[in-house]
Amino acid sequence: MSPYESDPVDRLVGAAADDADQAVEAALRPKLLDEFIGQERVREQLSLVLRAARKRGAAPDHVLLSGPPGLGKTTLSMIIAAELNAPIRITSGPAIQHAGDLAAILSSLTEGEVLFLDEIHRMSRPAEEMLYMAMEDFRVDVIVGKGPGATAIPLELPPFTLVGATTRAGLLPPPLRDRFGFTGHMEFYAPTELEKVVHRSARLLDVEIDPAGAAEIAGRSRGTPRIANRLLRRVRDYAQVEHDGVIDRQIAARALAVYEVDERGLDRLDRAVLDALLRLFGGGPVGLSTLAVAVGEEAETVEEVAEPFLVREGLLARTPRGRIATAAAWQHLGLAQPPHAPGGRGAVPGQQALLGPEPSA
Ligand SMILES: Nc1ncnc2c1ncn2[C@@H]1O[C@H](COP(=O)(O)OP(=O)(O)OP(=O)(O)O)[C@@H](O)[C@H]1O
Repeated sequence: MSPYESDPVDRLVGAAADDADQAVEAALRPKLLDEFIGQERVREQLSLVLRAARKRGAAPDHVLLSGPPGLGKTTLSMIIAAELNAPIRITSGPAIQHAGDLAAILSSLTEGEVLFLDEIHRMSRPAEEMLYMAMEDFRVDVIVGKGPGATAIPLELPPFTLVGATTRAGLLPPPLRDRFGFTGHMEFYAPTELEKVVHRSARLLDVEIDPAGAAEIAGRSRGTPRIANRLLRRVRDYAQVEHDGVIDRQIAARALAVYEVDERGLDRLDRAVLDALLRLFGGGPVGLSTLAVAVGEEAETVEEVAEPFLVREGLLARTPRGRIATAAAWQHLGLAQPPHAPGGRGAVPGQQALLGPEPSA
């Protein structure tokens, strides 16, 4: 399972959408490519694909969008449809367990329609095989009957554009991957891009925020617009209840301290893991299960929920000998790094090799 998929939805800094997100996300989604912030390369490439298709008056190639949740894959699929002036049908891999489910959707598509298939890597095998033919020849074979008497009835489909989204492009079977004419890899957003997202959402939510307030929220959003929007809504609550509704740096920092999201976007669990690793185990190396017991969590929770972001931030490293903290981790928790801790001045030779390059932060 992908670490992203195990992110609990009730986590303020989790990237998966919860019900409250879904309720507001429709209103916050950029509608056209020009309004979409960041992801320069994907935007530029996609713009070319769409302009060329419009010029030819034909459906564009199928598009695959890969990357972690909350970065805008669904939003981009809707933008593709809007830019093509085409209707969009939205479904997901787990919702298509039988080839018949997919046949029903495909056969009801209209010409030029965009079919958005989220979590495409989680589709069943028979459905996947049906999709190959549909993507390539705009045709499916519908099997009628069972056993030796079963017959395949070919069904012509109108040309359509499939937009597949996945958090795990590597899991897609090559025959499926190869049938996409364009693949866009979504990257985590830079803080300056997230500031723009926050300003834009604040405008749409009719919330007053100054640049420092937006920067404060952006810096804690883990490179993810969905998290930025969620934190903005929590900060808005705080600003309205405790203040005059206007968000500045101080209000944003105070609000997010109440929600235990620190200035780097770590939450209570992330900090507990780091804290135990540093204070109890001197920066490691320590085994995952020991670390998990120390923070009172399941090993899977530590490994799949807390660690991916700590590793990404260069605060923790997974090594064959166990988990170790980096110099940045000591710095982040405001603790002095003992000389013999991994990565410390007096560390045994070779320890730095285990850590990898020093994080720049
Ligand atoms: N580039 C962007 N500019 C502005 N807002 C964005 C951008 N990307 C995403 N968002 C906002 O972030 C939220 C989440 O985006 P979206 O649902 O498209 O992500 P996703 O990658 O499809 O996530 P999932 O994989 O969980 O479905 C939306 O509310 C959208 O408004």
